[in-house]
Amino acid sequence: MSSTADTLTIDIPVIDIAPFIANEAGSADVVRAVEAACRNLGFLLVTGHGVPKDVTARLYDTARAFFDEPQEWKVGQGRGTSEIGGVAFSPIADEALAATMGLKTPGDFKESLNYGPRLPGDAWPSKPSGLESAFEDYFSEMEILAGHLRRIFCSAIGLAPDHFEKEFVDHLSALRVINYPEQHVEPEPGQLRAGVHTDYGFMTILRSEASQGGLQVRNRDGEWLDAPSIEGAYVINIGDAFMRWTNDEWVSTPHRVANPPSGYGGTARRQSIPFFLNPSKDTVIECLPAFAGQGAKYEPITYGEYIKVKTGQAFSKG
Ligand SMILES: O=C(O)CCC(=O)C(=O)O
Ligand SMILES: [Fe+2]
Repeated sequence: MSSTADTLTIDIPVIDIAPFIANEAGSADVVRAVEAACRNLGFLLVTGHGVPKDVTARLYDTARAFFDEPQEWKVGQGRGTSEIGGVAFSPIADEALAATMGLKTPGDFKESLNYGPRLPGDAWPSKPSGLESAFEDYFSEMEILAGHLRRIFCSAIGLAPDHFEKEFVDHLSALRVINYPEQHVEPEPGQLRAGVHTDYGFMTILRSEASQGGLQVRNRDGEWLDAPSIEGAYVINIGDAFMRWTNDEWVSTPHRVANPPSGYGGTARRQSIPFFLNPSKDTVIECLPAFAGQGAKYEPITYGEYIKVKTGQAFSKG
């Protein structure tokens, strides 16, 4: 389970979206390629996205400096829920993502910093300097990229390009930097870096990192596949809310982060940066007419109601 040796590396499509962003010839090919990937696997890699390297590097580096601080200091940081737009720190084993799939496992072997302009957090730590602005600047870049991707989705489905925009005026998106520490002791039975789960929202834009013990994706046949990590490319995956909007035709695929194989423990630190693109609280998730041919599979639900159930499961201590 923890080894990557028994899994295959998938052919996740790598799609250059620059022609779509620039509205050039080739735009329609981008849309078709994205649609095919979202229907088949629910995962793709994008290049030509326009996110500046230095904004990404600054967030990666400042967050790393935070994670390098002693545990005793870190656990006192970002633990409240008092400030909207503050930061929240989640220490090792705080969250067990597999609980969202009804599985009982030890907490995930990871720690994370979490931020969203409309999400609760606490005061930003006094060090490292520049942490808050690094999060804000990267968040703004993700909003721009998410806008391009939403328009690609609309184009694929035959919707007006701005179809979803009103749902994202007050969006509840979350930016998270995750540190998967070196594993000097064997993890507990059933403990992974991140347990199997699907993401909850519209889509996730992930800055992955190649390492021993990385992202794995379960395809529609139930096989676990190692997701490739390409420097400078973003991994995009569909979330549950969008899967419901499409009546399950676009797939929110289960994924997990494997442990490094024994022996790699001390050299296998990994840091990833997911941006969870979530609609506003009152957005009604309801089968889109284009997918309603055989009847809607799910009752409409607001995003606020859906997310409450999922986060309650992931952080429950029962
Ligand atoms: O770290 C990764 O590569 C993926 C993390 C993830 O799937 C999540 O936090 O939802
Ligand atoms: Fe995920």
